[in-house]
Amino acid sequence: MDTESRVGVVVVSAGRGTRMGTRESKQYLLLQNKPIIIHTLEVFERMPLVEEIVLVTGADDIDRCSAWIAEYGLRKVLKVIPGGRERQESVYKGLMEIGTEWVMVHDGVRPFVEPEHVLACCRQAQLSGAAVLAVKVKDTIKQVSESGIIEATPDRRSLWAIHTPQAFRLSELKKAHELAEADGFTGTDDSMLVERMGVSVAVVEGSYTNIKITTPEDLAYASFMLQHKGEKNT
Ligand SMILES: Nc1ccn([C@@H]2O[C@H](COP(=O)(O)OP(=O)(O)OP(=O)(O)O)[C@@H](O)[C@H]2O)c(=O)n1
Ligand SMILES: C[C@](O)(CO)[C@H](O)COP(=O)(O)O
Repeated sequence: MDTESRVGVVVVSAGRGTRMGTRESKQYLLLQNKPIIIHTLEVFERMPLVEEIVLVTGADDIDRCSAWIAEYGLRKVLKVIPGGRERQESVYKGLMEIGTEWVMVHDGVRPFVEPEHVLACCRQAQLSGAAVLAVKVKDTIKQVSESGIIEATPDRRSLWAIHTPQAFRLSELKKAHELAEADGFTGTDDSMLVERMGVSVAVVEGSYTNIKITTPEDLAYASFMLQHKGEKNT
């Protein structure tokens, strides 16, 4: 197996950011004067492993995203295309534009992913078939009924919070999406679609800083993180 083969990346950025509650979609908010989506794309642009990037965005955002890509010199972003109503549909549309054997899917609102973790996730997928970045949960997790009563306390040692990127063989992920579509199944991540085909997906330990910017308090943390990164690099 050629573990050095380069990969394509689908960055999904077509969500509305309803939980953030801002007029502007959260992925286009500025952090240190730069749109969050550009911070995310820059991580992958700088990685030699990455051959091509497809950015999936809102139909009305294609022009401004394309302008930013030119402005920030993101040469690996080969296509900017419109997404769908659900994340799953946006991912599938992105997959249709990828030309590499291996693909990683990443949320546009996870700008703090560490390149070394991206590399580890991709290498693991190329070794064992499929892999996702994740962290061990820190809290005790309860399963709670609709009426608010605790039903179960799963053993925390087996619980992980799943992040992106998630890495797969392109043909397998496409097949998983097509099967899910045919069955009317919607998952909250890509791994779920592959898991339901009986494929083993490996978990690669990432970092707690790989947050998905989702709600307003995440922005304060994101600003802090960027400042901290800037200080480290000076
Ligand atoms: N139809 C959709 C929905 C989501 N996403 C993307 O999937 C990633 C993870 O989704 P999430 O954080 O849930 O984003 P939103 O759907 O925008 O947020 P919300 O659920 O609060 O509306 C984001 O980068 C988002 O832009 C997408 O490309 N297409
Ligand atoms: C894919 C994901 O980021 C893994 O944590 C997450 O599941 C996206 O979920 P959301 O429902 O779009 O927030």
